[in-house]
Amino acid sequence: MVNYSSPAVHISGLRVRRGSNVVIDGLDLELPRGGVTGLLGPSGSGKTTLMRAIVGVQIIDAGTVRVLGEEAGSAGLRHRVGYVTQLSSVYDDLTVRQNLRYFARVLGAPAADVERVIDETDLAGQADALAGSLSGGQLSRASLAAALLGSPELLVLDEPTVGLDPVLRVDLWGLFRRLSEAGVTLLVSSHVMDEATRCDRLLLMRDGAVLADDSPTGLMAATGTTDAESAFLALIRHGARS
Ligand SMILES: Nc1ncnc2c1ncn2[C@@H]1O[C@H](COP(=O)(O)OP(=O)(O)OP(=O)(O)O)[C@@H](O)[C@H]1O
Repeated sequence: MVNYSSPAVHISGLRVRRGSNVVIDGLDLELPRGGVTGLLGPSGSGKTTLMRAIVGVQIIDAGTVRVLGEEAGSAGLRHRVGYVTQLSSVYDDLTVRQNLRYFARVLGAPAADVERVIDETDLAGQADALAGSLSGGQLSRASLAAALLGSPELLVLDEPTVGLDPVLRVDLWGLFRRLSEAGVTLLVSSHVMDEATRCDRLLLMRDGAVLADDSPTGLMAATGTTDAESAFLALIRHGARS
């Protein structure tokens, strides 16, 4: 039975080393269920590392990462967590539909999910096209479609809008909002600060630490700014002074 009283993610004392670098050192974080949380921060600040820890593909040095009430990466979470990395996860030499049928079988997701996710990601027109022939925006949506198989409760999306034109970015954020309204919890990373206002909540990361965890309006009010970029800069300056 799904336990909706547990947070989507609960992290305590997380420490991660990648190569010889300690990337995250003693991070505590709680992500409630529901809504769209934006994970923002400059390149190299640790967003991907944090997401990898949440989906359970990152070896951690210390701490605990609990996801939907279970240990991150546990078998019970296979259907419950969807993850889209920055690299396309589909096979170029298969069509969109063939890719999705394949992933549905691997995941043990219902066969009917294939048409559902094609519909949700607006890929009906490209369903029989080879993935290798898709545009960047279509390819992003195909990877997202694969992550939606099995109806995950938590979707972790690593820079899903990178390289997309403004129209496609708006379309994708519309899809994230629809998924959120259907009850999915989304964690979406970006280093495009203007995407921040589309989120319900923002986590601002720098050097492996969360500098702020607030709503966009709360963050701007707290920093006396009017946009996320200025808020972020104000927080960095504040951090540098204290
Ligand atoms: N495989 C690796 N080996 C060693 N160091 C790594 C490895 N992967 C990442 N790092 C380092 O870990 C730190 C955090 O990287 P991470 O990819 O989590 O940042 P990010 O915020 O997601 O960056 P971006 O926005 O560019 O994707 C960086 O300093 C990076 O150089």
